[in-house]
Parts: sequence; structure tokens; C-alpha cells
Amino acid sequence: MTTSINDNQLLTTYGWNDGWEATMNGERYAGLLPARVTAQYSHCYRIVMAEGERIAEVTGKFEFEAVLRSQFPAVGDWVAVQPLQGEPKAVIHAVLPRRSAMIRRAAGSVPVEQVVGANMDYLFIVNALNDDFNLRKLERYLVAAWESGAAPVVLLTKADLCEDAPSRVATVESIAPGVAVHAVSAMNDQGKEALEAYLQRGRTIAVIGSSGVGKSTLLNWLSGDDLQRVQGIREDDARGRHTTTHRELFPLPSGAVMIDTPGMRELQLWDADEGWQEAFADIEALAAACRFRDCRHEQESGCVVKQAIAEGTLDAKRFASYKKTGKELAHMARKEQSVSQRLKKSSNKRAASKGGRYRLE
Ligand SMILES: Nc1nc2c(ncn2[C@@H]2O[C@H](COP(=O)(O)OP(=O)(O)OP(=O)(O)O)[C@@H](O)[C@H]2O)c(=O)[nH]1
Ligand SMILES: [Zn+2]
Repeated sequence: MTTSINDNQLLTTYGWNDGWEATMNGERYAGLLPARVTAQYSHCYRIVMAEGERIAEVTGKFEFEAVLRSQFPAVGDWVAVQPLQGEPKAVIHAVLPRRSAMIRRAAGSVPVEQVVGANMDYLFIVNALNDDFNLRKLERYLVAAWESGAAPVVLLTKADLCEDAPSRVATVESIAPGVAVHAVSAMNDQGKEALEAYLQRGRTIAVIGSSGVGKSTLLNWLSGDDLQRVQGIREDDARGRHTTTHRELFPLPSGAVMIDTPGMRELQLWDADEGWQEAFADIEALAAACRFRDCRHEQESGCVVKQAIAEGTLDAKRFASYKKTGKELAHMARKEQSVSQRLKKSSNKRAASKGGRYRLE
């Protein structure tokens, strides 16, 4: 079955474009239709297809073959589905390869990696300009953002509460190499023009940041204080009552698509090697000039990093943050590795014994 862009007007509103169309035309999705996941519930998903919304579940085969939780559909994913005739339901056969994904490692003795948002173009990292202002935390969010594959943008909210926003912006720019930093105030409707570049039609955005920094207020502001109407659609439930259905992905008036999931809001831990290197690109660049390749930047002679700290060109606190995050990442990575090896082993056995084929992509 082929789909034309014309049929896909509704999907376009949700970020569908020629790139996804090309992916979807691949042979392995033959006979299936594209849809985007707009909400995740405990046992099913809400999706939007060209013809409208449906509730969907993954096929039995999908469930059997999936090894990691992160392989299951997540909010923001484009999926290949088959609608069920005569029912407002569909089955999900496959998840189209993700362009970006925010992964949350649920802490605990067995870490589980969970995708809390997929296919974002931009990640708005929100930090308030009042007392909660925390550079070290921001660094960690930047690591996560770079690792996700989406482009980070720092929004410093509550500019109305800060007397010296421009100097705060400059401070943040100094710890966020290559990242745009904008001061905004939802309260005073200030700084929205600077965001227009990101809020374009078809772009997908997610907002991350600690509790209380103003994420909900920001979302309301960006959606013209009409979020409830944009995000939740009043419908009749099975008993004919009016209910407001919750969505975690919704178009904004600007045409951009917003992802706001509970998991995205609770982000805490990361395993993010590349993101770490990018977030601390300045230190990585310095370290490249150290005398020893495996310099730990502690007591070594000819250590350029130590020298930069001594000379005051590198903030000792930023360096400490770099080390600390690095250690945490290494620890998480070791844990992850042993768990995923165990999972793969048991899944290979399971697949082999039933003649199935194990696939991980
Ligand atoms: N002065 C001022 N206060 C703001 C602004 N934006 C948000 N606030 C206030 O900050 C508080 C927290 O805002 P929320 O939008 O609920 O923050 P949040 O990040 O969504 O918090 P969680 O839902 O806990 O994750 C509220 O009291 C808001 O009124 C702003 O631009 N200026
Ligand atoms: Zn060194």
C-alpha cells in the first residue's frame, strides 16, 4: 500500500515528512500504515494515523522478539501499524528507526533503559533564573541532551525575577559550548521571538528540567495558555461520559510538536559517553593536549588541564563536575553491560529453542 502526502495532512501536523515517508516505503513495512505514538498507557498506546486516532498494541511477534524495554514503542515514535477493521484499534508491527531518543535509566539493582521521548529535533533544557539556578545540574542535563541525538537549547526562565539576566546567560554559555542560551519570562511574555526558530512547523520539541523551574508554565505560554485544549481532547468514553483524554505529544499553535511525558520530567540518571564528551568539549579539547594519552589530570606533570585550573581559565568546579559525571557514567555502563549480556543470553536461548530469530536494532 502506498500513501501520498495529501492523505497524510493530519500526520504532517504531527511531524510526518518526506524523510519518514522514504523510510516507510521500505519493503519491510509493506502493507502497513504510518502512525505516531501520542501517549503511552500501561498496556497500550494512543496513536495518530492519517485517518485519525486509535488505540494500539504491539503484535505478539513484536512482544516475543523484543529483548529490551527500549525496543518497545515510546511517545514520539513513528510506528508501522495495521488498523483493525470495525474497531477503533490498531496493531503495531514495527517501530521506525529513531532519529533521536531520550533514554532514562531507571535506577535500581537491575537498571532498565526506557525511552521517555523519541524523535525530538530540539530539547529545551529549562533552568530558572532565580535562586534555583544550578550550573552543575545544567551540565548533567546537557550531557543527556547531547546523548539523545536532539539539539539542546537552554531556556533560562523567570527572567522577570533576575536583575542580571544577560550576565547569567553569558555564564551559562561558558559551560555550554555550542548551545544557544535564551532568557525568557512567561510571566512578562518576554523572549518568545527568540524561540520561533525552534517552534517551526513539523519540528518536535521536548522540555526537560527540574521540578519547579517553570516547564508547565512555559508549555502554557507557548500554546497561548490553551494547553488543555491542545493537549487533551474531550471525548465520550464507553459510557457516554465526557472525559478529557490525556496526550503526551501534541501540536502547538506554531505548528511544532511538543512531547511532555512523565518520564521526561523525571530524568535523573544517564549513561552517556558521547554526550559527556560533547557537554564538556572544552575540557576534552584541553585534555587532548596533555602529555600522557591516559592522563587522569591529577598529579601528572605536563597536565594541561591542571594548568588551566591553576591559571584560572578552567573553573575547578566545572572540572570536578566533569570527573564526577564521568565516574557515574562508567559505573552505570558496567552495570548495564552485565545486565544486557544476561538478557541477550537468555533471549538467544529462548529464541533458539522455539526456532525464532533474535533481532536487536
Ligand atoms: N515570576 C515567574 N514565575 C514563574 C515563571 N514561570 C513559572 N513561574 C512560577 O514557577 C512555579 C513553578 O512553575 P511550573 O510551571 O509549575 O514548574 P514545572 O517545571 O512545570 O514544575 P513541575 O510540574 O513540578 O515539574 C509556579 O509558581 C509558576 O507560577 C516566570 O516566567 N516568572
Ligand atoms: Zn591531564
